Amino acid sequence: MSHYYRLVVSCPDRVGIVARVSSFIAQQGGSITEASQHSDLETGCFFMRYEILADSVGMSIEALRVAFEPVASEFNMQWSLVDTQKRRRVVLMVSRESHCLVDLLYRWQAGELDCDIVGVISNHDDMRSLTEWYGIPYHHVPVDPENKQASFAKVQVEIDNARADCIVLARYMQILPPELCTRYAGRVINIHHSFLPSFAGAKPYHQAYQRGVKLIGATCHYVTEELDAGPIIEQDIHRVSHCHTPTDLVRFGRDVEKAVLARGLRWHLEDRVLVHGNKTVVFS
Ligand SMILES: Nc1nc2c(c(=O)[nH]1)N[C@@H](CN(C=O)c1ccc(C(=O)N[C@@H](CCC(=O)O)C(=O)O)cc1)CN2
Repeated sequence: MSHYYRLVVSCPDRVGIVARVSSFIAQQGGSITEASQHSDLETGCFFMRYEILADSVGMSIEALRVAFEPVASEFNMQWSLVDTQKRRRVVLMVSRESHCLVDLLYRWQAGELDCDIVGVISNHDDMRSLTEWYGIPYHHVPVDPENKQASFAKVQVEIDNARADCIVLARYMQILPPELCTRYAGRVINIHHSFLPSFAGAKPYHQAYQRGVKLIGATCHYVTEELDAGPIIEQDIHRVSHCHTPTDLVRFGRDVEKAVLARGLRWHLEDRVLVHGNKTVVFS
């Protein structure tokens, strides 16, 4: 697999950003293999994502960061410059529904997800054998309804011991406390089993069935303190009818959830998702 340096930028929009950044890269001998940009005319914000062949740049990524700093300052940029060879460390969290966990583990082993899955945390022990078959550490952290603070303190210990860059709630059915939402802001991804903002919260398929909807869906979003209200990364839908039962909706929904979560995680790992307020810019 080729080796890239990946530059992601957000800054106040003005003329000359693309010219300045692309000429900077050219001055370093850099070959840009992928370039994406977006101007949000409503907010006056500019977003950019460049992939640069690492071997084309005659310096280390540390040196390139130092060299880019004056350009970033000139345009008041928020930016990151990463080496794609440095794989992200991902922790998965699950409860009793296995389909998203199984799907992500398969895709990871098949090489679809460029990351290291370094642990699975669950409030139940059901997924231990499946996880350990993949050679991944499993951490059973029950959630005590009478002392959730202590339970989630243990979750935090496991996440930090794993040195996780990203945490994926793969149908983890506990609400993360504000402390964890703050600590891991922008790094926790959830799959909600409805087409948000419809049917947030628990049992969305049963809510959808009672409402008589003709479309169900799934939403991959960043986790925030407010339940199922974080910036949306990816969504998809499936058509249903009056013939279908709640069990049918759950079965159809599982396929949508798996696909949506996998796309959302892959885009996050590839730095294709830029958060802008409570929305996202996705360079998919
Ligand atoms: N802080 C956040 N935590 C979580 C979010 C989020 O957006 N912010 N998303 C949920 C996922 N979720 C739906 O996708 C969800 C999970 C759990 C519940 C819920 O009511 N849980 C109950 C306990 C249920 C049980 O014990 O089986 C609770 O936590 O009291 C609603 C929606 C993941 N976490």
